Amino acid sequence: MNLDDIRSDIDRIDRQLLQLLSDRADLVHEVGVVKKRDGLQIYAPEREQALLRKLVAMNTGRLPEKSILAIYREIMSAALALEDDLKIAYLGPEGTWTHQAAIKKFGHSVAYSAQPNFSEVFDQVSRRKADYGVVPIENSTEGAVSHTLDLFVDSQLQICAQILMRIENGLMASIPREQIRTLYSHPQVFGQCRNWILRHFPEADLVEVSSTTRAAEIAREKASEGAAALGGPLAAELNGLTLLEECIQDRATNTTRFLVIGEKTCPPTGNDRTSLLFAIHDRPGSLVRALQAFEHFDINMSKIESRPSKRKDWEYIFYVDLAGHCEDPQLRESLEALEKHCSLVKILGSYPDTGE
Ligand SMILES: O=C(O)C(=O)C[C@]1(C(=O)O)C=C[C@@H](O)C=C1
Repeated sequence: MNLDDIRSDIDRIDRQLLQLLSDRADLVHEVGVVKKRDGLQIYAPEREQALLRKLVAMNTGRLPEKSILAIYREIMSAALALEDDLKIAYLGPEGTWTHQAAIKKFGHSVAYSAQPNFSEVFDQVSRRKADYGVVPIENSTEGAVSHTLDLFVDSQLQICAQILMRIENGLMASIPREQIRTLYSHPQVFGQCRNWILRHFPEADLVEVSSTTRAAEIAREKASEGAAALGGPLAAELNGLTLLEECIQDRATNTTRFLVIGEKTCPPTGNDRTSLLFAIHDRPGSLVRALQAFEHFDINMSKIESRPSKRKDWEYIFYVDLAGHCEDPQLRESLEALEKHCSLVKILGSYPDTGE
């Protein structure tokens, strides 16, 4: 076969693909009409999860799983945009890791709205100026993002999905390495690169800023003062900076877990995670008894954090993640048992326990 023949076969298949995609779009439009009529959520993470799992299992061709997932991410992104003018709020400016996580989840067809801090992301969704928000919750090297945890206390928003994203930070500047005097970045990124900084820039001043993209902007603006930034390659590219060194995080597998927040949580998928917060009575053994509620019903607790309650000194709020969905009978029973030992229990949401 010659190249022209192969290409004309590809053209024929593309025509068929386009026709099939248009047919799919017609059906998606109908789904949108039904959802609006019945007051259902446009974004359906449980359906996306089931669809992706089925497609990956069905695939017997040459395309790797990663490519199937990427292609379908964009097909479903187009679908979301057809069903409604979806807007996703994230910690900006453009190019932050949170922005990249949001795109990983919602694709390129929906609208995005950059916010200056995490509270604004919550606020935009609460005031319905955005449909969903994306916020980081924890990093595998540096741990919890405490500000996000704190925001859940007074918010009515629910978690509806999670995004796992490998974070590979780099050193970026528009000046040579020898001229660097000050490093700018988000505090989480400084924590993820602590050993590298001590080894390579023990004398540098570290300045915390609101995001990695903001750090890159400052590295561009203050180059003559010896400024450089730590962050992702997209932030470097958007600010015309050179990546002087890549993958500087202390652990190669450095991963951040982000949450999608919205008005409603997600229905069960069979592989779910539930996040909640609770406060205990100030009595001996309260915490042990609270946690025994999970053990008693054979519920696996994958994480626990504590934060000051900010209402009374030395009073804490505990955040836990459990395997299962809050509609599962066993998990429901364990939550009823938990309530007996707590002055406050608040379910933050149940959502698919996957990174896709
Ligand atoms: O099935 C739905 O609920 C749809 O809205 C369609 C669709 C899709 O393209 O398959 C799009 C977005 C949803 O998040 C899930 C699935």
